[in-house]
Amino acid sequence: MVHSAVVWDSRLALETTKDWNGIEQIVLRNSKGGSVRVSLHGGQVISWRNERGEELLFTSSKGILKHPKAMRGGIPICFPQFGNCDSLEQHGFARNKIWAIDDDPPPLPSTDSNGKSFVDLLLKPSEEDLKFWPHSFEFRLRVSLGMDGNLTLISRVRNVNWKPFSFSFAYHSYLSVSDISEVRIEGLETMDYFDNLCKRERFTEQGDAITFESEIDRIYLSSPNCIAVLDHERKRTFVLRKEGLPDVVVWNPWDKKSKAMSDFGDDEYNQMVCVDGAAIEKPVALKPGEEWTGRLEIAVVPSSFCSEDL
Ligand SMILES: O=P(O)(O)OC[C@H]1O[C@H](O)[C@H](O)[C@@H](O)[C@@H]1O
Repeated sequence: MVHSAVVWDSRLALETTKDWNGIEQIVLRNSKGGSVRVSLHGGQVISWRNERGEELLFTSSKGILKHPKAMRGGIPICFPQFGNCDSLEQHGFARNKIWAIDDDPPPLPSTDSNGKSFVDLLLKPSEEDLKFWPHSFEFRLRVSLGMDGNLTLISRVRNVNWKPFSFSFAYHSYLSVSDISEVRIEGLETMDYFDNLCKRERFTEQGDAITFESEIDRIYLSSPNCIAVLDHERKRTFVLRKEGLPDVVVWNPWDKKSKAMSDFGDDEYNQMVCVDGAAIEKPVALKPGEEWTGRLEIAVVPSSFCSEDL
């Protein structure tokens, strides 16, 4: 069901539309003019705009959603794996499935509802999915837009099987930036990381911040729960706060790799950076009946925001 804050007319707060494949999209709005667009394809947030109508997430100009492939950009949900570790498709099947609107989700704390516009989605495995990943689960996703313009994603995965299973997970968040050379990520100093460009070898971050001069594809392990992505040119900072998500993926494909990807526009690698809240190094293990929650909140603040405020 789609909900909105009682403080203003709920009929204005949401809208459902269909994309060119006939797949439903839900638009959440707040009273200040901010909006979030969510596709039932993958439960993927495909747009997040501030009160001035500026897009905060990157989507590739060539990344038109061609069902069943996820759109390049927004926030694809990587589940039940991140990467391509076993026989499952890269980053798991959740991003390529059609999710349902969940009319009767189990309650969340009132702080996750009050003053927010939100939608609850649900994914259950199909017979086909069970052939590749034989575990019955219910995946509930709440996407919400606060009055402050913050975007929050809350994932709840429940084991409804009779045997345990484990999975890895990421909110693969494509943040829109002015120019990748203007970007600096703070909060990951001294952290260990797996370098996907060096066969997942483990290294320790030496710099006092991450900056970009070539492709970066890393998984920072057991990182702090607050990360800042500073965009000097736009004079704004994305602040990511995460819970239940120990790891952080940082990815920019740079020139050569993005050119090899048919759904990346020329030089568009410049305009994005993926900074994901994730659970990868230690897969989440669930016994029958158990539930896991992974929460990511993204705020945008002026660049005068100081990393010591983290
Ligand atoms: O092309 P995709 O399957 O969406 O993956 C895009 C990227 O996702 C992650 O960041 C991986 O670490 C990268 O190695 C991969 O290239």
